[in-house]
Amino acid sequence: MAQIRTAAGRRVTGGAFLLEARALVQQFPRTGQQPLRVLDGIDLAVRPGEFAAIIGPSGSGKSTLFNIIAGLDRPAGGEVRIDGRVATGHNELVSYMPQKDLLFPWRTIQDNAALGLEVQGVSRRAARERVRPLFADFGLDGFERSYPGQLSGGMRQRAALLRTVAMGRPLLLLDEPFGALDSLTRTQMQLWLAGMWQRHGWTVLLVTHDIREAVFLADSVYVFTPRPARLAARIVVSLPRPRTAQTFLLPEFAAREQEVLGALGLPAQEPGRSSTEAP
Ligand SMILES: Nc1ncnc2c1ncn2[C@@H]1O[C@H](COP(=O)(O)OP(=O)(O)OP(=O)(O)O)[C@@H](O)[C@H]1O
Repeated sequence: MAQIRTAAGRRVTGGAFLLEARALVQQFPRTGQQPLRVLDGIDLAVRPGEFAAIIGPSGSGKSTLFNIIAGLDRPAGGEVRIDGRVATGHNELVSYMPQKDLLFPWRTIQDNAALGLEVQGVSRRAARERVRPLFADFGLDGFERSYPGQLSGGMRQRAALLRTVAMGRPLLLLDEPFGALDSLTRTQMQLWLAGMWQRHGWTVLLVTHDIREAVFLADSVYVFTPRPARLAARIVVSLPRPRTAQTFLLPEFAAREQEVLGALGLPAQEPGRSSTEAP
């Protein structure tokens, strides 16, 4: 198969799916009890350049799934394929921004951003050179030498995302990147991320509790049942791109939101009311 270069610069084979999960099962041992089954046969298929979102109740197993895809944990059953190859451990094509991707308060923003590359063995100087051109796009120009405590919440999340993207890996796993932000900042970040995705051609798998966020950003939304997680629905969102503040006003936007609510087993909302978090 021909090799193609992703926006992030890595070579992938150009198969139909960059990420596939097939019949994924995970369970954790419990003393004196049956193991806790968390994932119960999850199937996912994400195309190169696709924005996919996962939404599901708290504790349903979304972070567990990310830990498996990122190679931090092994599944009890099923398999993950990345770029067509069965993934069993740390994968050079995956960059993971966990729920609590804390910046080190004693490092400047540029040194926080460079950290992922340094861990990969790039010298601090070379890593700084690599991350510097990204600062403007991430709205952090002029803050390279600031410390995390001097930045707003939204800026800190953009810095953490910059660190993830700077790894130059084609598949980004984002676990509730905006969960802790106030609603106005979160909306601004969603608009910004939609623009960045459009420009950079990333492949993204996003976990969120925010139905509005999932529908606004994604091409497809995977809805999980409560634990043990199964797939309640895969909802295709064919809202026009680029997505902007106007997107929120489209009738199809409201229709897809209602569809996700329905798949989560939640009552439909009156038109015009802003939505909502998965429980
Ligand atoms: N290493 C582990 N050992 C034992 N149990 C675990 C482990 N990791 C996760 N769990 C359990 O698996 C379940 C799913 O956890 P997980 O963090 O994946 O859920 P989640 O859907 O990401 O939740 P949230 O939306 O609240 O972040 C929880 O009941 C959790 O306690």
